[in-house]
Amino acid sequence: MTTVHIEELTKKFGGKVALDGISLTVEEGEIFGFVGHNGAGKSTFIHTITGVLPKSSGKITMLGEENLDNVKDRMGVMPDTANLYEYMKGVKFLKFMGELKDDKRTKREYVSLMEAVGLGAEGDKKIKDYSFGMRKKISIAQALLGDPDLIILDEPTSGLDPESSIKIRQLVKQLQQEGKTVFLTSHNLDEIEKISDRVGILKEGRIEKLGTPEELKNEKQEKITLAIRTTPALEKEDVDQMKKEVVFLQKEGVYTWLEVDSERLVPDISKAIIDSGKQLYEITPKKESLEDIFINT
Ligand SMILES: Nc1ncnc2c1ncn2[C@@H]1O[C@H](COP(=O)(O)OP(=O)(O)OP(=O)(O)O)[C@@H](O)[C@H]1O
Repeated sequence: MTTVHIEELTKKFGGKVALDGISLTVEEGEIFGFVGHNGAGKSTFIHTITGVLPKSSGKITMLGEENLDNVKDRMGVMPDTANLYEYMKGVKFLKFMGELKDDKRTKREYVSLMEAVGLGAEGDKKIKDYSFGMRKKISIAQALLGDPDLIILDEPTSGLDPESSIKIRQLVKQLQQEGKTVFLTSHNLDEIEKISDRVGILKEGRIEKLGTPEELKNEKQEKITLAIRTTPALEKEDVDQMKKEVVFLQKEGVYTWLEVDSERLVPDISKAIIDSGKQLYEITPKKESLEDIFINT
């Protein structure tokens, strides 16, 4: 079943086009990640698909419903700016918000939820004394109240320390195992790559690229750089004698860098090196990271 179905969604603020005809589907049980630079439109997209902001045009269908009021209680949202009750203690706050959402958890289970987001020891502290990261974590916990089918998290790990980010990633994976659909955003491609089944790269309100992390990498995989270590070092003249598809890039220290269209050329290159009498120690393909794709988009 399709959980999120968006067609040609446009959002304008006066003359400024923040979302420019976005079409996207997210399937039930999928973890979908949106990445984009500051101002790309990630938060506006979340605000619009959750009904916080009115759309300018397009069609939004969430959990099979065009009328978002009918499915609001099946969505859990962690917004970019959290609205927390500063003078409430952490667990009390969750319990209070949970009761508003008809959450059936026991006191003990609210404590477990705090533990799941990495706030196990902070439940009795007032929210006003929470750090930025702790506020983020309790906002994530708040998005899980009421057992929603679709969980939408705006930058859940930005500003968290690595250990906390890992914990949140584990939690998101566990939510998926429970059958939930998760839509999240991040600036951090590394994060998105580790966690998402599919990724959309958002730029100036448009989806520039869409696919699995692997697909996005392969799409840009026209050229592969090889770092080759031999003794003596491989010179440009040696490379010029190889197949014409093998291009000399540069020599740097003990490495010579070549560019090829495909890894299929690696056996030919190693044979040519061995036949020339040089000692071959290493051929390392340098595949483009998702980060590089993002930067080049
Ligand atoms: N209420 C608003 N009024 C006018 N312009 C807005 C409003 N909200 C967002 N924008 C503009 O819409 C564009 C998209 O902003 P948005 O906050 O959605 O980006 P973002 O990808 O979430 O960025 P960030 O990572 O910085 O949060 C930006 O150019 C922003 O200035």
